[in-house]
Amino acid sequence: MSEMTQTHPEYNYDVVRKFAVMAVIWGIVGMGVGVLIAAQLIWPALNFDTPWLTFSRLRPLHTNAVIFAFGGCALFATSYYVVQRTSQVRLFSDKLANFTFWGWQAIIVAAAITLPLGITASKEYAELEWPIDILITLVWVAYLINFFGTVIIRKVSHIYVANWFFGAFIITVAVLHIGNSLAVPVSLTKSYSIYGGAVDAMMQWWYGHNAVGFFLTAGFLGMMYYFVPKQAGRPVYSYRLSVIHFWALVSLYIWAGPHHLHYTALPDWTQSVGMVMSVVLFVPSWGGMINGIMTLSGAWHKLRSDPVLRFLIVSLSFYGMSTFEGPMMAIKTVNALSHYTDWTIGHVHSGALGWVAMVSIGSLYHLIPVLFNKPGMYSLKLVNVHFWLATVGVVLYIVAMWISGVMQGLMWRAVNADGTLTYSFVESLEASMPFYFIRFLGGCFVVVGMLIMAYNCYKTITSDETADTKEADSAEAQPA
Ligand code: HEM
Ligand code: HEM
Ligand SMILES: [Cu+2]
Repeated sequence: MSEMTQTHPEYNYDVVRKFAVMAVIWGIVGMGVGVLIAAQLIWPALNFDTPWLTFSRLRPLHTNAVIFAFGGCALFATSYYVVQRTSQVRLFSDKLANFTFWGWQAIIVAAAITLPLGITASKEYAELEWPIDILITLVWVAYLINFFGTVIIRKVSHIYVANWFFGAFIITVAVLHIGNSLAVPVSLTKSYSIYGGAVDAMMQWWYGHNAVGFFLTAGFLGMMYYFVPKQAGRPVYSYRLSVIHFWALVSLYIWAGPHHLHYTALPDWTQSVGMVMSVVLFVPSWGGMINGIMTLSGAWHKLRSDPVLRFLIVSLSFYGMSTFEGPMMAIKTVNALSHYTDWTIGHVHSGALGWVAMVSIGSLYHLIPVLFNKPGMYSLKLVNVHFWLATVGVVLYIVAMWISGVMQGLMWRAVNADGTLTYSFVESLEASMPFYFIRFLGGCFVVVGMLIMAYNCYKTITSDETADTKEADSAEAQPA
């Protein structure tokens, strides 16, 4: 299908614009709270003796804000954009699109109010109480109908691979959310899970791990499969590999959840299944990463001049790093050391900051000028400054956590000849402090980068220049 002979249908860019702008704003808020809780771990007085500013309440606010507000808005924006462009058709329903936008923002605001108040279902990454859970379900079903409705009415015969990943992400998150959130309400703000004991724990980590696999991975792989080829001006390295990547990833992720519950009351065999499936998961993860990075073959020189492409490619290296580290940490003997330590936190952020945030930022830098009909970002130099701030920030964060994590693990298990513990817990905490400071510093780098991004986006959106749409379109390489 040729771009040049095809006249574009009127795409719904309005909803994409709104989600894209909110992704930047929620990114600053969520990462800002990350820096605050990182600071609280060094200077506990920063909770100002106020219940709703304590670490325990702000931590879930951080995770919800970065994953669901920042990551969620980035996913909504890119999936709505990609599904229209690659299907050559306007979104199935503008009304549903608007409902998903306002509904999602309402959920975020409800989370930002209830979590600091201490209202929580106490399930990690699913803390929101049942009335908000119902709203999430409604918004998600509207999203599902709108996305697949658009795929169904598409004007091209094939379904581009990015849409497979976005589609799997949308369906699986619906199943996960409903399955894990089933609860008996006792009041407007309190409910109890219908599952009990070890079953509840297994449901929680079936959800938690697949929230990583589908919310934080599959959806962002959809982003990768569209924006990397687009920004590089090259076709995807291998479509065959992308199909294998897709089926292997979606069929393996589901089994790995028990690696979050090693050495617990969960039956031993389920822990072993989780461990083995996690190790196997390394293969499709790296297959996908290689497919993304190799898309640049023959165009490597573009990395030197294009900071947006650099965001995308470096995000893939962090993806590769975290999906090597994850399978390793899933091995029971390694997990015996890493679990409960900052090593887990380092792993989380090499995935979440290095992969999820950087691939989103790269995609948003590609999107913003297109959505607002501008020839490019206001300042590519500032994009470059952001790139370096983000990269240095993430590296400071994860290296600090690796060191403090392994140190904590070793200190906790060290025993004297007479069998007593060599170190008290407080000694290990004291030893962690310098690394908490380095993490805090890394976080500041990342947030300053985000503020620069916001300024750059503002200047781009409000500039008087407009792109000559026709020229911009015909210069675009595939995918459509
Ligand atoms: C400026 C950037 C960031 C900073 C300074 C930061 C800081 C923190 C801190 C201090 C914690 C608590 C660690 C602990 O309990 O010991 C945390 C947890 C977490 N953060 Fe971030 N964060 C940042 C960005 C992000 C982003 C962009 C994401 C996701 C897209 C993310 C996802 C998470 C998750 C999932 C946890 C919970 C980890 C766990 O329970 O193992 N963070 N973050
Ligand atoms: C092949 C891929 C991966 C495997 C096998 C894997 C495995 C693991 C393991 C074993 C843990 C530690 C569990 C524990 O000791 O409590 C963990 C924690 C975690 N991982 Fe991964 N990981 C993978 C990729 C990723 C990616 C790409 C991300 C983020 C985008 C991510 C996000 C997380 C989070 C948020 C946690 C902390 C959960 C919690 O305790 O709150 N993982 N992962
Ligand atoms: Cu997991």
